[in-house]
Amino acid sequence: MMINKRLIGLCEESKKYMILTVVANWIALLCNISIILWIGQFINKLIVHEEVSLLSMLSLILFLGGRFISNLYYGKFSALASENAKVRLRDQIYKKLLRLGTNYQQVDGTSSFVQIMVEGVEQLEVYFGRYLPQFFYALLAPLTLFVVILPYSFKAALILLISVPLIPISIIAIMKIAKRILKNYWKSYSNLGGTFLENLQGLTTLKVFNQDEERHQKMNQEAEDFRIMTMKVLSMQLNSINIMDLVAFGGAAAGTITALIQYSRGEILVGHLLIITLLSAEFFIPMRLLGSYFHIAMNGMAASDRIFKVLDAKEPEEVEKSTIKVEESIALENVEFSYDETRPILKQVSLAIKPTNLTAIVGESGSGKSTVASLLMKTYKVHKGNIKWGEVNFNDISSSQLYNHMTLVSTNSYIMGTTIRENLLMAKLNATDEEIKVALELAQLSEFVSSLKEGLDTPVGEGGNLLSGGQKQRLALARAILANREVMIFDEATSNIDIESEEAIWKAIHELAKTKAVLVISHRLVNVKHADCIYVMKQGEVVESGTHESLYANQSEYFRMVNKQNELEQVREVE
Ligand SMILES: Nc1ncnc2c1ncn2[C@@H]1O[C@H](COP(=O)(O)OP(=O)(O)OP(=O)(O)O)[C@@H](O)[C@H]1O
Repeated sequence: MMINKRLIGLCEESKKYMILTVVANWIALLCNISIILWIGQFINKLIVHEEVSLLSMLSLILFLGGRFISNLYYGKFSALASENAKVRLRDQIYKKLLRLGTNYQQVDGTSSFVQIMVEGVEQLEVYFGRYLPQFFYALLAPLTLFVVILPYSFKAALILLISVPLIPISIIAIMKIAKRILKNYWKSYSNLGGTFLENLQGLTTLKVFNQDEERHQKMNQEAEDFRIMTMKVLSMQLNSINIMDLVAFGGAAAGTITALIQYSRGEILVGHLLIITLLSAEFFIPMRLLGSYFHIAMNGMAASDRIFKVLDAKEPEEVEKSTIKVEESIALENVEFSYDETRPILKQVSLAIKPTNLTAIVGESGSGKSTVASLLMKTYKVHKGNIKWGEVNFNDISSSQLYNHMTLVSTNSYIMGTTIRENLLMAKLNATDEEIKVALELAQLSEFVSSLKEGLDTPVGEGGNLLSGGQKQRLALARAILANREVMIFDEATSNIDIESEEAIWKAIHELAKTKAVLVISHRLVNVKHADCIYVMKQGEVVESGTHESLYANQSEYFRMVNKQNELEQVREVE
């Protein structure tokens, strides 16, 4: 019954605290039983006018104290069991996310991950801290009470013991329905979270297109679906609690009535009747409580399914068979790739990125240029063909080794919500002020940084939203320059930058190409005019390659593109 071995196995340290929780609870029960027995004996003695000894009074104080301390420790161990489990689970999910790396979105959406990490794990608090210890305690307690009541009334003890399993039976009966409802509940919750995050991120765009009202309605509908699901969960829980109460009170009443009959026949004393009546209630409390925890824990179980889905997600294979020789060229050899395995995106692509060279990829939108960059960064795996760095196949090197020698600046390079300095230091932790200054100058950002009151220590806001689009791109560029890798890929890295700054940046990129292997992807053909080799892509294929002069002389695809762009962009002549 919801004893998930895998989940428990993941949280080994919690086991110890769960056992201690059961022990503390059981000692509290023993103290409680002793107190009730004491009261029963006390009544019996009162009737026969017998005196209560001082020792007996002291023992009562001892039992009361024992119960108080055990309850205190019960709370403490229960909290430790759940805290430990939560830390362990979050740690596992976090490490998994790191291993998944840039592939994490292929497993689930961002908001889903946040929900699993925060809410999902939180839902398991009751499972570890309450439900599991209560499960074992609920087996132990009725047996203990059975043994205690047995000497007073065999019949009452037997009736009580037989009635107790009716509670777990009723729980099992509703479990099937509960599972289905909870699965839908989580699905609805996750949909709502995803829509909320997306709407929040795209709020400006929605407002610009006057679509905010429509989205508002859609979100209202999803919120309404979630409300209905929540109500279903609550009513299911309430109904099952009612059933459990019926069994618990009915069972306790049956035990008490049996004892009453025996008392009326003079088979037991009034004190014993009181003991049985008080202990009858105790008989059902643990199972009844287990039932209440059960529903909350069920929610946690549904969350754990999602946690396992993340933990079981296939990780990119990270083999480290070879070491890169940075002075060698990188080559794509007849590479084929598709995102969904149905629509081919790259077809037989071959190209080379050579050290101390500027290599460019140009081509119409959607021709697969950024996909080449993603494959070079090992975000995806090549389906057919090879990518090699010298003789070393990319499949034989880890991403971390690759990232030590290669960096990418793209239109969506992420700016962290810290300061300009911290964003830069991500690339090189021990960068000197001089190195930072040079990187900022090359990226045409130093003037802006000097104009800021807090300079490098200016916060840039979440995702760099306190900066302009161009400033963000320049900061990403400065960061890449500071990283100083042997291979640098610029994918539309200057698309948001004004022409004057752009020219200066392209000068810097050309300068970098004198010592590094630089790959640029740019729509503006004027920027790549002086590249050592330009690859022209069309519908996933490299249709031409060569220098600007040779390609232009070919009068083919590149020629057509240059002329078209010149027509549109008469301000700057390409040829
Ligand atoms: N993550 C993805 N999942 C599925 N399909 C994708 C994904 N990224 C890109 N594609 C598809 O792959 C094709 C090539 O996209 P890619 O971004 O490589 O083109 P591109 O030449 O860089 O285009 P652009 O110049 O507009 O940036 C497109 O048809 C696009 O729809």
